[in-house]
Amino acid sequence: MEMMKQVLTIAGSDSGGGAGIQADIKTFQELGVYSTSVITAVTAQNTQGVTDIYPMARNAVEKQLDAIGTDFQIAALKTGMLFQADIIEATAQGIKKYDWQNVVVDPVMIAKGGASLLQKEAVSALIKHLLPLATIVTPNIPEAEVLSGLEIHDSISRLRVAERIIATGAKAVVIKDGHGTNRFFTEDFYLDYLGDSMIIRSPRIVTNQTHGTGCTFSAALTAELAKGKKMGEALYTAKQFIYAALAHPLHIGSGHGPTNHAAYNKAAVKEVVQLVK
Ligand SMILES: Nc1ncnc2c1ncn2[C@@H]1O[C@H](COP(=O)(O)OP(=O)(O)OP(=O)(O)O)[C@@H](O)[C@H]1O
Ligand SMILES: Cc1ncc(CO)c(N)n1
Repeated sequence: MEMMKQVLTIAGSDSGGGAGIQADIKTFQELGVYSTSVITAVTAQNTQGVTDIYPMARNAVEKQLDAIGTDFQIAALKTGMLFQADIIEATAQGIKKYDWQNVVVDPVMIAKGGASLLQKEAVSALIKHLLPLATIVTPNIPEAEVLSGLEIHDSISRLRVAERIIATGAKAVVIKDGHGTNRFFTEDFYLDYLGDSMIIRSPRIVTNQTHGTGCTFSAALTAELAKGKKMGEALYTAKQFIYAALAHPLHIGSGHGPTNHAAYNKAAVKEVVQLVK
């Protein structure tokens, strides 16, 4: 039997279970890959918000990376909440040391309730150390604006922002549209270093059960890349996965509830995503 593909998430713990490491592991399990994890920080968090953050010492992150690197064959990895510059540096060093490929960088900055999950002074470390190692970066609209130093108003400015992000050395970027303004559609915009672009479109679901959408989307993308899927196919599946997770909410907690990670496999999922080249 062929060995199960092994993936890694380097991210923060969400005690509420909807985002961070917990969302990643649930998504990996649903998509049939074996999940390992390096915890960068513990958050005290629920659907209402983040009440505290306990970052790991740099050494603790390095030791976890070495434990993974010396025993597992990592086919793809994602990064999530990294919180501070020294954790970003340790992460970048680990990726280089073990020559890990298929690196999905989710540049997590702010939780839904407004808590900062990345220190301001760590943004430049992210751009300098991690983006050049990225197979793909997956910012939402505000994160893409911070990474590029430009604002997004329309499809032209969005293209400029994507180009700026590619100029950091990332091979590709997908700007996610969860914060977008079109009432009917979400259109995630993809651009790579060869200049190829596409739009990954789905209907917009009216819901406040959106805790962890970004983590779940980037985890699904990571799982598909681990399985050897081409980028377009992997983005398509990731978008179908998050659509199903949003369309079948669990209504857990009293705030921004988690998405339903089991829906993609359990529910009758309509083919709603369109790839537009
Ligand atoms: N209401 C919605 N309906 C359909 N798709 C959505 C909706 N909200 C987000 N998505 C999709 O979910 C994915 C994640 O995008 P989003 O912009 O929400 O990420 P994010 O802001 O990083 O999420 P979070 O910070 O909650 O983890 C994208 O593919 C986006 O298009
Ligand atoms: C731990 C963690 N990572 C990422 C996010 C972003 O959704 C969050 N809320 N919490």
